[in-house]
Amino acid sequence: MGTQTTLTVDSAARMNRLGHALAGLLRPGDLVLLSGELGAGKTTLTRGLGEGLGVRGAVTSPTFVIARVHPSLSGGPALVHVDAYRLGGGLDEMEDLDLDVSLPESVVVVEWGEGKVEQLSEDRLEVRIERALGGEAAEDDSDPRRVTVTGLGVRWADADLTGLSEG
Ligand SMILES: Nc1ncnc2c1ncn2[C@@H]1O[C@H](COP(=O)(O)OP(=O)(O)OP(=O)(O)O)[C@@H](O)[C@H]1O
Ligand SMILES: [Mg+2]
Repeated sequence: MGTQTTLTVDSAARMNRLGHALAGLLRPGDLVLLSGELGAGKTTLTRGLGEGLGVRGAVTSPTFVIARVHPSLSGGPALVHVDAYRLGGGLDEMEDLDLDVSLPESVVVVEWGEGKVEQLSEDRLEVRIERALGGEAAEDDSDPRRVTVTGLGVRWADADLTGLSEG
């Protein structure tokens, strides 16, 4: 059971704005899984999400680390940004990372190599990003993505995702 919405996101700037909108839905303890091929826009979305949460530090690709903690600047939840490509054994391994943060008090965003994260929270928001044009070049500079947001578990059962398509 879940709730789902699909939107078309025309530009990186709009992807950033979608991150802001998503941040408005998130609470401490939430898990967000981002899937999509290389360069799909997972980090771009996470950057907007971090801005929306009001956390310290710009979100970048976590190249040399498995996870990066961005503490809140405003007493809200920290953002824990995880690169699942480097997380071999699934989310359980996160307990062993010795992050200086409480996961139940944080928002955890995982850039997810599909099938890499085996043990998942039942309550999670899955965001799937796909190139909307396949291999074709756009006529203008836009490079649209199709974004499908799915809320799973009781946490998201009654959530209203329709607001994500505005703005
Ligand atoms: N509609 C769009 N949405 C998101 N990003 C876009 C869009 N159009 C163009 N871009 C560009 O595509 C790139 C997306 O890169 P990003 O690092 O966010 O992808 P990623 O999914 O995190 O990749 P990786 O798998 O390497 O982590 C950026 O350079 C961004 O400016
Ligand atoms: Mg990335």
